[in-house]
Amino acid sequence: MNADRDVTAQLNARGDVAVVVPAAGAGLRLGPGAPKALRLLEGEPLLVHAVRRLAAAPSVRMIVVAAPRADVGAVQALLSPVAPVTVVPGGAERQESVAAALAVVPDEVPIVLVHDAARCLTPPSVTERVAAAVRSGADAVIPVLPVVDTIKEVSADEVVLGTVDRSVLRAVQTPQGFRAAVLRAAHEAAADSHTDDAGAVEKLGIPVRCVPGSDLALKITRPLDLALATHLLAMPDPEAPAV
Ligand SMILES: Nc1ccn([C@@H]2O[C@H](COP(=O)(O)OP(=O)(O)OP(=O)(O)O)[C@@H](O)[C@H]2O)c(=O)n1
Ligand SMILES: C[C@](O)(CO)[C@H](O)COP(=O)(O)O
Repeated sequence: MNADRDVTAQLNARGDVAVVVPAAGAGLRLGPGAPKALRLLEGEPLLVHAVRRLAAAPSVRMIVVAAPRADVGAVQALLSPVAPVTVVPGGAERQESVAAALAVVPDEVPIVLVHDAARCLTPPSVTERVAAAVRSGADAVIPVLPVVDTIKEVSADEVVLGTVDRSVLRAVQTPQGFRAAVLRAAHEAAADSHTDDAGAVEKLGIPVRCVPGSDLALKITRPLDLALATHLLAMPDPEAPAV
């Protein structure tokens, strides 16, 4: 499907959120194989799991996926039965993939979330929480978890320099949410690389608000994460409304 035409596809016409999904990474830490977003978890690509959960969030109006350049057509075909999505070619770095997808989000969408395909089990409740925090006035919002390990600062030769106060540290997840104009300004201003989009916003001096993340939003990075995700897949969203 043509990307310009497809960008008008809407999930929920009343939603006010576009989600940009960087999915173009190789997944080197997962070991040899297909690009990470296309690796299988219980028979379905990680990207399918991720998009299905995003599409289930009522706030989401549109989803734009940045796929590996060679796989754009295949990803469009893969996702069409799951949800209406726009697929664009990603870049060599995560932030280039985010920028490529952000470029096709129409100006009239007020809130943009950036969500790693690799965090494919993130429940819709987290997406809704992040979107709600932006809607209620925050320029930038990140889902976080407390740090559970003791953290040491070390020298280049692995000698401990000290113990960091973990009570002021947070492990950061996605989706990260932004007022659309703020995310665009941060990406345009970003002179050097950043590992997450909130990092680029911080460099503009704009406050970034934290909301609770989820254990289900783990990033599949190493083979152990994939094994863990296989078990987590059977777990219900603990925040889903009871039926
Ligand atoms: N050039 C890139 C690199 C990463 N990503 C995406 O950014 C997210 C977070 O990246 P990470 O989990 O670190 O994935 P990889 O870069 O693929 O992992 P690795 O460093 O092990 O190769 C993933 O959904 C990944 O597909 C992307 O869209 N474009
Ligand atoms: C954006 C991110 O998911 C926040 O934790 C993470 O930084 C992306 O992974 P990377 O390994 O830093 O590319």
